Amino acid sequence: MAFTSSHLRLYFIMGSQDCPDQDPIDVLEQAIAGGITMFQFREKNSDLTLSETVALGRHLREICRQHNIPFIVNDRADLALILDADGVHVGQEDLPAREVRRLIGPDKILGVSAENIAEARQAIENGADYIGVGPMFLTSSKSDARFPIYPEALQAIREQLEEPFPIVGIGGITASNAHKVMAAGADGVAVISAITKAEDPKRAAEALAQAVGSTKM
Ligand SMILES: C=C1C=NC(C(F)(F)F)=NC1=N
Ligand SMILES: [Mg+2]
Repeated sequence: MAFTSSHLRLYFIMGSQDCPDQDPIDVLEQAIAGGITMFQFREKNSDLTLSETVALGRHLREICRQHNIPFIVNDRADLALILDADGVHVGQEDLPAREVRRLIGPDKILGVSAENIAEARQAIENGADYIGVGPMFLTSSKSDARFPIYPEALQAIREQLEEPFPIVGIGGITASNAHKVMAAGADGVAVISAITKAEDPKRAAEALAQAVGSTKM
């Protein structure tokens, strides 16, 4: 899958732990219908076994393939290869980005979390295709999230990078604050609960796509 920064516009992240009362498969289908542009499968503190994780991943992977949506796996490069994912996302305490790039090869998408310009530069140096910057605001989806760094931190990275580079903001983003992340220079927003906790995930994705789209840079 050829990656461009436009894929980051509405980046939906979900695992079974985010859908205690619904079927993750239904939620993904509704999110795609609502206009998400990229998907990350992120099993975290999940009560699925690894074999159940592979089975769910295969199903979600096929749905993304049908709709030509990039399918990214969080943390686990082995799971990404097993699922023939389009890429992997790793944080600063996960498998080293340089090693993951060597494992997945040059044609898969590599995303890396960054909180500041040093981590951003390091990620680019290690072969990242995009960086995820956050947490933008208080988040309920990441139990070990650090303090919010707010859109100003994303703007500082954007201003210090020598070249344009794909940046997605993440952390507590909703349809009402997404414009702040875009105005700070993000190519898009990554969300979990804004969609998984919505009464109507399709409508929630549409509202987010509208909020992001309305602040075209
Ligand atoms: C911790 C994370 C930070 N950023 C991102 C993304 F939005 F994809 F960049 N995904 C994560 N799992
Ligand atoms: Mg991680």
